[in-house]
Amino acid sequence: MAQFSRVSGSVGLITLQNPPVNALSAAVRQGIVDTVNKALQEPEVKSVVICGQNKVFCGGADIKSFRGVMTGPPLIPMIHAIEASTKPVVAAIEGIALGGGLELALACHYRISHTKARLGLPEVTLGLLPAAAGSQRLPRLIGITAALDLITTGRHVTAAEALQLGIVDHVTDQNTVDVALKFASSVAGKPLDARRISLYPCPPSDDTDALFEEAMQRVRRSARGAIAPVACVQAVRAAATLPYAQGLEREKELMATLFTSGQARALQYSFFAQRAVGRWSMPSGAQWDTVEPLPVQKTAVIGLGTMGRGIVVALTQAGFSVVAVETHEKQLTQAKQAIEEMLIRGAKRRGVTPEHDTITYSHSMEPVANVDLVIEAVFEDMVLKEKVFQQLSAVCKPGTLLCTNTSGLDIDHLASKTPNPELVVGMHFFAPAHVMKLLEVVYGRQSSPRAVATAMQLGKKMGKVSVAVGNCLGFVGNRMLKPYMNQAFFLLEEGASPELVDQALEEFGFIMGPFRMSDLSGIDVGWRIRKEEGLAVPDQRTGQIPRMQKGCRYSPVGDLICEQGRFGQKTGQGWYRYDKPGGRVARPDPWMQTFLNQYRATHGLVPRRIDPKEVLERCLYALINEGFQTLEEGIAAAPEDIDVIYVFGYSWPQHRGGPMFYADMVGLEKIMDRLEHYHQAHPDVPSLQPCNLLRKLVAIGSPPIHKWSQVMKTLRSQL
Ligand SMILES: CCC[C@H](O)CC(=O)SCCNC(=O)CCNC(=O)[C@H](O)C(C)(C)COP(=O)([O-])OP(=O)([O-])OC[C@H]1O[C@@H](n2cnc3c(N)ncnc32)[C@H](O)[C@@H]1OP(=O)([O-])[O-]
Repeated sequence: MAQFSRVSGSVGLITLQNPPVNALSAAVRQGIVDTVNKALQEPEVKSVVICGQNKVFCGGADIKSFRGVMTGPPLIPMIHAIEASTKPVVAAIEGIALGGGLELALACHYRISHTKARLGLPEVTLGLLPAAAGSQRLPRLIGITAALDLITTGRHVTAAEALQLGIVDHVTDQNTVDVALKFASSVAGKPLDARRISLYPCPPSDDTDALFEEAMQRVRRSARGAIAPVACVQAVRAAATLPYAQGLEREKELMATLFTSGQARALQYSFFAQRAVGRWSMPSGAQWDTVEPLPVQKTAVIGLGTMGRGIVVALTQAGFSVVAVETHEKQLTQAKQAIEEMLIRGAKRRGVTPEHDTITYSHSMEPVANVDLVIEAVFEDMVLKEKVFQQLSAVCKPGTLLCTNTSGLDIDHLASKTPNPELVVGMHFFAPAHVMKLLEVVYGRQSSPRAVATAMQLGKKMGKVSVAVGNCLGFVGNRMLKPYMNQAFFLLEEGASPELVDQALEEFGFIMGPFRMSDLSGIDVGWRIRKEEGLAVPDQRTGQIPRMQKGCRYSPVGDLICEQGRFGQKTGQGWYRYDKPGGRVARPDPWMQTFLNQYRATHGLVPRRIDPKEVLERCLYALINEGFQTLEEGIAAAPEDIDVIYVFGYSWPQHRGGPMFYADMVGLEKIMDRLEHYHQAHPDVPSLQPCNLLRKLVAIGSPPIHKWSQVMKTLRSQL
């Protein structure tokens, strides 16, 4: 809806009303059409201001409505009518002007913004382009290079940057609507042609072809197969090379292709999934809207290795005071320096002053006594963590929340070592912890809902996408990674090379395939865990690590290359070779080919040609199957939880939604058939056997992803 009122006799004020972000729903568009007509028809009205209710200008088109049939007046004619208005129209921008919201503002003759407002054309992040003439107007207003940057990245700009770029005419820290009303009065009756952006020529550039060629290459490099950024470049190119009306036609054509693409569906699903994970629930029925988080101001981080340092930075940047504890003096000094540097770099990037004063460094636990929440981030070793938890239990004030940063250790076990297991939760950060957006909040059997609510809120304040998950080996993310990695190892045994496997998965859209990723994170990490689990241990009789363990196929290739001291990038050799230890550029290593040939010969394995399709199916479907298993067990509460974890923690391409969304797109029946096919060929790999939930979903006709929760409820109630 939109409300019309007349202010000071001669200014028509149109207020968009659709909380929370005044999205341009059919009713809002109708409201704008009606109120603009009214303003034009009323002779007393000499100029117009458009603003949004509750100090929010407009969040753009109503994304929810994209799923259904479009009703109401279309956006483009509405926007053109505003620009064509004979009375000046001023946009009073508070809060946000995003997507269609900014396009609406660009149709106005003047734009006045509050200092705290953010503006942008983020359509690309939803698999779309600014198709209400934004791709044609913005380059005309601010030039091709700046428009390309904004439209292809979708980044939001501050009011100050918007002013500098020329997107807004004036910035104020006063009441924006009042300033706009006054301004609108002052421009009543002035000629408007020079204010109509669609009439502007696109500012020329020295070499348009080269500029677009370079932009296209840059976009293709970072898009990982996403089509919207490419279409955005094409649309801006149309603005630069065609008359406005033809450019608009091109924008429409490109949008039509994007709008119906699976990628747009996936990205819009991902947008809502990110918000859905905030509405967490626990098997007990406790959930986000019924539980009050504990108040947290003072925090502590124990252990200042790579993870601990990142966590200190993230907490400090979020405004918490932090006691940073490291028992080794030398490590403490190094950590202090590294943290200060990270804070300075971060502050520079964000254009603020670094916050060092809120950190207290200590080599003893004493200053932890009065904090509200502790995050233990010592080495991934249960005995060590137990010791730290016992110390914390002795030193912390009653009611302190104890969190452990672990990528998979048993939260219940650790909680059992404290007198208050209800105050223990897992917090699985991803490295680097101050950069990566994902946080798995892991509740144990006894974790209280308040403890979970507090950890989830803390994550939110740290700018993380936090997902609450149940406790099991590897939680959700790493647990699903295991069958994926196993398939990658098995494929090597059967004839693939690390390059072949990586390439197939990188072409799918992962930033790195499993072997390049393993070289980066250190192959020895998994090796140590497997040794602790008793897997990477030679049989006393044969001297070889068995290829069958606990009745399942096991591949020791990763263990064997670690035995050669090849730990990945840090040693300069791993699945690939690097020019030096710490080198970044992975090159195929002939040594690996020889090693794999010998390995296969030793075990009587006849190599065969493996095609990328098999790589994708085996790695991804095994991972998806494990995802269904976590849903079945209630470790993940909903498919959105898994998808958000994979997109934000494991570089699953966002334009493919996430593993569970992808399964829905591929078709559950196909996934099940292919898993059965591979399981028949590899009966010693149980993770290829379709799990119950997947079978059940297929049996009832493969309902779409938003209906799975209902099936899961029924399935759980039958158990
Ligand atoms: C021809 C068309 C061309 C046009 O160019 C296309 C577009 O404009 S494409 C659009 C281009 N625009 C964009 O891409 C902007 C997308 N939006 C955002 O980036 C953030 O929501 C925003 C920054 C606005 C607020 O962040 P925040 O303060 O952290 O708050 P929050 O994020 O939690 O959101 C609160 C609630 O509002 C909901 N909702 C929000 N926006 C929309 C929407 N447009 N629609 C519907 N709903 C929307 C959101 O789902 C959530 O609902 P719930 O049920 O409570 O979970």
